[in-house]
Amino acid sequence: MQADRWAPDWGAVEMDDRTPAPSGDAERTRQGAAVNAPPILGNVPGAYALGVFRDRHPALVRQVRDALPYSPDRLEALDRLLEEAIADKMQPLDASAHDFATWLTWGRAYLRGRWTDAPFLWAESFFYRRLLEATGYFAEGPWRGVDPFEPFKQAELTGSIVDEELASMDRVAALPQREKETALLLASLWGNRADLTFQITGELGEDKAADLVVDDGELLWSLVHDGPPGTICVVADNAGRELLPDLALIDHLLARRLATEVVLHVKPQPYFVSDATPADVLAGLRRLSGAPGEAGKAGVRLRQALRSGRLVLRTHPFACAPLPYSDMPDSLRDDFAAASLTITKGDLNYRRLVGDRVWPSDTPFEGVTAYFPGPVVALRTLKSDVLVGVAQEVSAGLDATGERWRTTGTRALIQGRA
Ligand SMILES: O=P(O)(O)OC[C@@]1(O)O[C@H](CO)[C@@H](O)[C@@H]1O
Repeated sequence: MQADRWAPDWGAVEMDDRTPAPSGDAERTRQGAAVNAPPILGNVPGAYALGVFRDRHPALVRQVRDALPYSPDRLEALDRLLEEAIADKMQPLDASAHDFATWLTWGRAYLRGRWTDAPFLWAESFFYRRLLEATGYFAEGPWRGVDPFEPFKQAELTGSIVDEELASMDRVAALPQREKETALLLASLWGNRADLTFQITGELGEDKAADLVVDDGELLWSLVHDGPPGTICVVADNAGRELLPDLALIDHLLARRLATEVVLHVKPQPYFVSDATPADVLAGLRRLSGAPGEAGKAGVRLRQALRSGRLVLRTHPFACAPLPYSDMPDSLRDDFAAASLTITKGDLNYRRLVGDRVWPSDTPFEGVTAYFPGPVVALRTLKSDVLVGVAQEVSAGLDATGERWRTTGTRALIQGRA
């Protein structure tokens, strides 16, 4: 096996050594795909990404500041980050950070520049790393390991909406097999709208459009049902109201022996506010197993599946890297290569799967994911501009409605390839 390429140990690196940022790998690995779409940036007037940097990041720092009783040094660090976000001026991590050199490797050309001039995926990811630095998540001291987003996640998980959603599992369990599977899949898909980053600025669209812009649901179930059961990887996105239906789907795959094992990939550290970590999986399982009816039974089965090794939790560090999956290290690639199906959840995973680039919407999904080492299906509500595999007439028709259908989570897709 080759050494991992994504975080080489370059040792001490001078800040003014401006070698190019890692942008070439995607081009090298995507055989046959259009390879010249530029990365999405935040410095385009009116662009969705610009709003994320201008509005959402400052609002988030303020909310994090107020959510926990941080000590004066932490409050000062958060205030400095807030100033940076407002001034659109990025600073590197402190040189003592354990991953200082890694971030230089990933993008020294962007550091000390403007947040909005760096690729959107890169800069957002770095912002979340800087937020953890400000709260002292990796530092020695009392705030080490304290999830700054935990109060938000906790509030969501204990809400009464979750009680209703869990109760609906009784109705789903009584459905005939095919309808049950459709219901589980759609619950997992639309669960992706419950994304706390969106709730920060209240940007979620009001109406859930019934139609999907791409629906490869049949393909997904044929990959599950046809052929002997194998390992299924689920690359999770958000905790709470998204993770619960994901767990219900996973329980179905395991309980019906449609998968020999499920590998659930979650983030090793807090990220993008609501992204699921192992602690969030445990909180979700507690919520499930404490519920009455079918939800409770599923929770008990899933806890048992963790003990028996049929449900495996994976926290690969690449999950928080600012890079597309085309740059994934062999240690992660091997996981996906061994799976009979990988299901990726959410908008950010989609951006990383197809590349966060200004693709024409009719760019073939098969082409941009040709590097992926096995069958893959993305479940995503549309919450940022990137989109592939949709005919120009369809995207132009939706554009003509004037609806902000690409970014408000009102539309969704199930998109995959065998
Ligand atoms: O991956 P998720 O949870 O579906 O969505 C995350 C996300 O909507 O949050 C960002 C804004 O902070 C978007 O750019 C991004 O794609």
